[in-house]
Amino acid sequence: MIYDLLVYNIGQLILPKYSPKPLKGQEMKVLQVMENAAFAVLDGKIAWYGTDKESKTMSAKHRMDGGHKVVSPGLVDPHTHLVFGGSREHELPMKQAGLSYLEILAKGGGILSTVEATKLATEDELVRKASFHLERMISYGVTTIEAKSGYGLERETELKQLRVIRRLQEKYPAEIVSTFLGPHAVPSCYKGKEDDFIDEMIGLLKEIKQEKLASFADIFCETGVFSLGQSRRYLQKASELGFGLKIHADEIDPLGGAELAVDLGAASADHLVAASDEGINRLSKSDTVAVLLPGTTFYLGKDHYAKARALIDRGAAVAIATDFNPGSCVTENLQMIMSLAALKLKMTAEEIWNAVTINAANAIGKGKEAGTLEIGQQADFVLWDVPNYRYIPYHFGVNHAEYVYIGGRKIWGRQPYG
Ligand SMILES: N=CN[C@@H](CCC(=O)O)C(=O)O
Ligand SMILES: [Zn+2]
Repeated sequence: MIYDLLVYNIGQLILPKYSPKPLKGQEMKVLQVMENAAFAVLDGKIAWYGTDKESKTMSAKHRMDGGHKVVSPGLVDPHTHLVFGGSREHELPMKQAGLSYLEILAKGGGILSTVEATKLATEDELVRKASFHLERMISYGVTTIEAKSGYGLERETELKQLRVIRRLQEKYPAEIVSTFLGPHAVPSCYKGKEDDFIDEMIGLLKEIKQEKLASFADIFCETGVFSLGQSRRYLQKASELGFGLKIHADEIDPLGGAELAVDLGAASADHLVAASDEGINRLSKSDTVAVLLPGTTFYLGKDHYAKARALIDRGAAVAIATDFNPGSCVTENLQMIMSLAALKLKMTAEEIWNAVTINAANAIGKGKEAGTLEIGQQADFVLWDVPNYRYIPYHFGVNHAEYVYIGGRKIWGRQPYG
């Protein structure tokens, strides 16, 4: 057998457990790490892995020295708002003056200001802008990404965002999972008529399904945005139409979004900073993934983070994500989020790696394809320039990726100095 690529002399090969269901509680504490390892790629897929010693007798068209460093599956970012117009640096002084996220939104800023900029941008402009951010995400080792609409709040701009996501999927080898987040904020003309707006968004779901423009439907269930009842009505309809479900739940106030996610069998409940004890217990007994976004808590300048320890210790499945967006978390760097998960969520290194690989994949319906390095799976992997897997959460704010491969092809590499 002559393989296409053999990667040898790997100090640590990270092999999260293959599981089409998310890893829960104690299972998250286990991470298989093979020391002195090697693996081979054929036709873009993982064809073999074993010890470095075994690899010496094997034949391959290309051989790559792992430099005794760390190799992991490509990371999965399961919550991003990748496509938007403009930026919101002008809101930073308002935040510094003490205005809260919801106060800025109520003044017509926040999400609503990005909605204006997204309406004004052409589809080509949005593709160019999102490409810039997507390439940066890939450079940080992310090979599977969820991307939401939600900066249109009306048919034309929502569909424009979803078409941009489709064009990105055609342009890049990274896997992009598309989510319709039409009910992301209440447009000013619908203030006091939120139910009518929900009806309009429900109307859009059918068209999006027919055009295959999104796999998931999502809603921002929050005080001053959409109520629990409105969220239930929208998500139930989305489920009937065959969408997977996601919910921005209990981010600021404990409205019961976590419980609703479990009731409806959602793939994920995201944020959960204010989730109630009951919400945590319900999630712990379910397969709904708690997608935690510590970068957002950090960027909003809050002291209280989602209760990752309670979730994991009571048996829930936890993933982490950037929540990349122009307002509440402006970073494409999932490695930085891994550090925040260690420092602020008190997650162990093993839990963190499971949270950015197999559990993140399961949060977006990709548990069979992404987040692991099983024989026969697409060879999406990262060579990390670090001495061991614990090093990445420890050394924060920089990019540790040396090479990023998708389907066995190098798509990003660090440029050497000079
Ligand atoms: N919380 C609601 N939506 C986004 C923020 C979007 C924005 O501020 O533009 C989030 O997940 O954090
Ligand atoms: Zn979000």
